[in-house]
Amino acid sequence: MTNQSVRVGLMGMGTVGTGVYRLVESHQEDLSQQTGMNIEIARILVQDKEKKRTIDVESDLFTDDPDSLLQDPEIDVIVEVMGGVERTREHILAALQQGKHVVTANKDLMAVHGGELLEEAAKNGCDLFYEASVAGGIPILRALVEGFSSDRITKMMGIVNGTSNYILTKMSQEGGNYEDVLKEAQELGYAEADPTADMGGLDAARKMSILSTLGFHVGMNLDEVDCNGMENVTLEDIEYAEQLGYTIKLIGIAKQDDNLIEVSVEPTMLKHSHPLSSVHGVFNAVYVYGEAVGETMFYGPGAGELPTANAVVSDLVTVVKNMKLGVNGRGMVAPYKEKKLKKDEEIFSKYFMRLLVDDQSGVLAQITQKLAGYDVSIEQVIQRPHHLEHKAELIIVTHQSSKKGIQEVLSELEKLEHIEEIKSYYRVENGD
Ligand SMILES: NC(=O)C1=CN([C@@H]2O[C@H](COP(=O)(O)OP(=O)(O)OC[C@H]3O[C@@H](n4cnc5c(N)ncnc54)[C@H](OP(=O)(O)O)[C@@H]3O)[C@@H](O)[C@H]2O)C=CC1
Ligand SMILES: N[C@@H](CC=O)C(=O)O
Repeated sequence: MTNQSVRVGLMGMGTVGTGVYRLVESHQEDLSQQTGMNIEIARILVQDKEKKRTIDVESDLFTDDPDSLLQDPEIDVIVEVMGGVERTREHILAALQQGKHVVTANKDLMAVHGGELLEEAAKNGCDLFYEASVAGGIPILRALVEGFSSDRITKMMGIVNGTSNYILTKMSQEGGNYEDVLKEAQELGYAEADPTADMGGLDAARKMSILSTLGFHVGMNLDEVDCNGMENVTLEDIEYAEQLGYTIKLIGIAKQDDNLIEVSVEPTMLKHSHPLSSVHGVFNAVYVYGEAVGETMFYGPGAGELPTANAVVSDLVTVVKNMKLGVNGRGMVAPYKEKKLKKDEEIFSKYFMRLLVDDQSGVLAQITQKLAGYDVSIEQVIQRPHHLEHKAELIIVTHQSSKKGIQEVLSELEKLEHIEEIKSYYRVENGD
């Protein structure tokens, strides 16, 4: 008996689409053994049909007309790897309304319209999977939804953007120049079409919002993620951090204490002993703490052609297995918990600050007194001479302090007569 075919409409043939095509073609035999069906890429949507591709694909497969995939009754599954938000949302809604299953790598879309699209999928008995949207090749979404279904997650911490981690790694290990390293990351296919989303933390914020929705069972909105990028991290900060035993990483943190949630993305100083501090280059890692299981960590490549394609094609395999069993669109659980967000006075961390001050006695006492007014106390302080005459640099690491207290204290310090400049400040995580 010959296997039935599943026909796939591939939207996009860039970095990820090329990987998807390669895997489906080269693993055809394995995929059909696992699913009992032949997976056939029946049509490919691109912008420019004449563009030279890096692999040989029959030219007849290419189209620039989305309807030739969306309206074709013979196409069973849409794999969306073209990016974009509003127009892509419409395409995916149209696909689901036609009863087509959808696999997407698009976190920009899922972070904003995920709730609506998943509802539409359920309404039409369709699968909508998006494993590749968070941490590229790491199967973290399936782990959260299935592997942690009986646990209660209280903390997730992650390096979830490969491009920014690649840049920070090159800066700290080789002293690389920011612009040159970004260009390299773009050439390697890691960066977004608009790389400001990678540098500015927005890409990581989208992923943290997806992780929080699935991990905490609440409908997390993207604008509820407090987001700061890594564009202002300097080689000087990296060197200071190293001297104090820290590494600077762009970290997403999602915590749930007593049903109160905080989610943020920001450049953070991690103690060298912290497991995330040794995640380098394009690698990502997501640390998940479950009340029952305790500490776990998921590690792997966060971007790039084949790692991301592996996540996409694995979703496709699940869709096809579900088709074979006739169970598509079942088993997806919508957020069911009430969401309560922490206020800034309820969010606690240690902080690092680097200040340029007048080099005279009494400055530190003045600063210590100001900090005490906001319940911020000093754990460690280092004073270094500065090349400017009569100036010094003060490096301060605080004890656990509220985010509100730190924000207020920073704006007060700016006003002090003997403080020339607040050079930088970072959240500090020791892993304790
Ligand atoms: N790159 C990565 O490592 C990862 C990417 N992702 C996500 O995967 C998706 C794809 O990323 P990536 O492969 O890097 O993107 P690319 O820019 O490399 O490729 C985009 C593809 O989509 C096509 N395309 C774009 N817009 C349109 C349009 N309006 N109509 C028709 N075709 C269009 C392009 O056509 P043409 O070739 O003719 O220009 C191209 O083939 C994005 O959502 C991204 O965020 C997720 C995880 C990792
Ligand atoms: N630009 C993203 C790609 C994967 O999501 C990244 O660098 O992580």
